[in-house]
Amino acid sequence: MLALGKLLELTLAGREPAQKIQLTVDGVQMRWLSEGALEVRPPQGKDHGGDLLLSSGIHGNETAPIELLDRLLHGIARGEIKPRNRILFLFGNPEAMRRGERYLELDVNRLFNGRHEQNIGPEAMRAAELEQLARSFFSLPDRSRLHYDLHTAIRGSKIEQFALYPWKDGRQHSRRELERLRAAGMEAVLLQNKTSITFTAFTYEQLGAEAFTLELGKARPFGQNQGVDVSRLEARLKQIIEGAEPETGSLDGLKLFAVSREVIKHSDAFILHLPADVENFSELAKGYLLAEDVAKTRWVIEEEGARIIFPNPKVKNGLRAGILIVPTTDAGLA
Ligand SMILES: O=C(O)CCC(=O)N[C@@H](CCC(=O)O)C(=O)O
Ligand SMILES: [Zn+2]
Repeated sequence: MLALGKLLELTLAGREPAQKIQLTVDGVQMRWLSEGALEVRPPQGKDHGGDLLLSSGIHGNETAPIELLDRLLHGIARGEIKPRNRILFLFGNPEAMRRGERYLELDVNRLFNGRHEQNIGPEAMRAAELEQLARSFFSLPDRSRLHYDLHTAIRGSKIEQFALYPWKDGRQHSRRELERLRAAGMEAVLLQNKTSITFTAFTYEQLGAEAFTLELGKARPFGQNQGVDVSRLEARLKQIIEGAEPETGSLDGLKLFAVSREVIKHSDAFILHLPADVENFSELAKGYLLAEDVAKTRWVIEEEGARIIFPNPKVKNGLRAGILIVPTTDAGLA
């Protein structure tokens, strides 16, 4: 296998490859760009015109998605997967990956769309670098742009695999992309309705990509991801890479949700009234007191069919401590 196929090994060892560009026997070019960043180009004359950004390790302890990208890269480097589209592989937070932690000082996935400029330290610099790598990758005209940022969640979930779809004023969510996600095994999609500071919000809002955060199961250490079944996603990614995707044409039971409210933690007095082991997508009854914060702030459930995802009272003040979501329909899709 070509040495550049071992991007994960290089990244975990903190090593730079001696040779930055390598070609497979089929003429696929692999180019190391920076720590945890590798671009793949199809052979000349075999490019179908798509640009696919695959990122993982934005949270260093979310290893199933890292292992998935590692397998795809090995397949390409061995000539078993034959790319017909350009791909950028990114491991988001190498130092956190080496330590097996979500982040060191700052959550990288809260540092996009200008936020890294208001912060200092290695993670702010990394977010700036990731923005630059993505901007440069998606700079070629007249090509389709797709970004999947792969994650696993802190807690268990009543719906195991789901996507979060960013929002931009004046842009409609795409039915075709949701069909593709359904075919990739996603059971639900959360349609955002405001701007955000995540990586996919950046590539969606500023670079014109179709972009999704994919949640694939519960976060576990390297080598312990037998319980995370990414087989459908993996098969679909291979098809996208090889330009050999079958038509789908159906949402096929995909559940759609909209954000009702983001629960923001304002102070150290924030209390979340949920058990520590509550699962994502747990339903909350009307009238339930969800959280309390400084100055008698109270979060009481008013929505019919409300559910909670990503509840986390330990986030830094000013950040999202959970998202209240409600069921929605496909009426607004383009
Ligand atoms: O389990 C959790 O609480 C968080 C899992 C995770 O990392 N989710 C992403 C979602 C990003 C998005 O909103 O698109 C995150 O919180 O960064
Ligand atoms: Zn994550």
